[in-house]
Amino acid sequence: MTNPLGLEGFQHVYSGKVRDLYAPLGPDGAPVPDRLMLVASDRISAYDWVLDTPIPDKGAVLTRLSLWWFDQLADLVPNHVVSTDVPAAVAGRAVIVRRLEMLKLEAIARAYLTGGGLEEYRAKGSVCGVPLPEGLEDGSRLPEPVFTPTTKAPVGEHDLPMSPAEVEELVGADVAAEVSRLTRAILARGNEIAAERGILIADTKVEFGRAADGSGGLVLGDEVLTPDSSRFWPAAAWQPGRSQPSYDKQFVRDWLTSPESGWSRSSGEAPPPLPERVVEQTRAKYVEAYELLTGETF
Ligand SMILES: C[C@H](c1ccccc1)n1cc(-c2ncnc(N)c2C#N)cn1
Repeated sequence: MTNPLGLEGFQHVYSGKVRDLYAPLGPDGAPVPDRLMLVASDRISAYDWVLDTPIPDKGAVLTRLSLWWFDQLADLVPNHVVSTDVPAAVAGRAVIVRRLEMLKLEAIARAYLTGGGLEEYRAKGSVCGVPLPEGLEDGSRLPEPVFTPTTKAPVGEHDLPMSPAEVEELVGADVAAEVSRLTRAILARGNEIAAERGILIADTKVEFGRAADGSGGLVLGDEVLTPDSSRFWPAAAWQPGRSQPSYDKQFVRDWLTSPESGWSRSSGEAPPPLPERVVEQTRAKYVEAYELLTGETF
């Protein structure tokens, strides 16, 4: 398996759109059984494309934000974080984690109605089998966070909504109930903290696993409550009844859909490189979100 970052002592396991997974190697050259390393890149995705232009420090900012959220949520749920003792090449944007048996579902909760949840609501008056009040619009706040899990689709395919029965069939009734409870509680806690700081978290995707030896309960894996795993909206601009501006990606979206980019979403062609000003504006939004939420300086 190639080692894209040339990390001595690590085996490349998987590359997602914006993050990569590595296995630490032991002195015998074999992967250490119960450890992985998650590496956050500076890559950014928009309109289902991974853009050519990196956003400097995005990986480091989102790693630090996720670590901060794991601490804020530690009373709610244990997590997989072991340490930030990582190679210099990825210092600040990588985390050593416990290797878990990951549940094969995307645990999504929604506090505001938009995107796929809005489409389903408009068709059925419910999302993932949960009836919702009438008259909700794009961006409406939901009475309480709703659990809207999906499958983990193979690369290149779309995740599909799962009904409560399908989740129970996959993981059993007790684990299904706990995943729903925890996912909704994580989003509720996230919004309690974020709303005071001018950010609305419309929805979020988390991943749970269990210890490989089957001991203990659910462990929160992956990243948590970052702008990559969640929709971040500026609270001051919230206006139900229209598409909400993205806290972190609006500069990218606006430029890509402007005549200046020369690009069309319907072209099927890859987006052009971003101008430096859009890169800098976007970097600044990630840093701003981190500093507002954590009270720390990046
Ligand atoms: C999709 C996601 C991913 C994250 C980062 C980069 C690429 C993929 N992923 C996470 C695991 C995983 N497997 C076992 N134990 C764990 N603690 C984790 C975690 N987190 C497998 N895939």
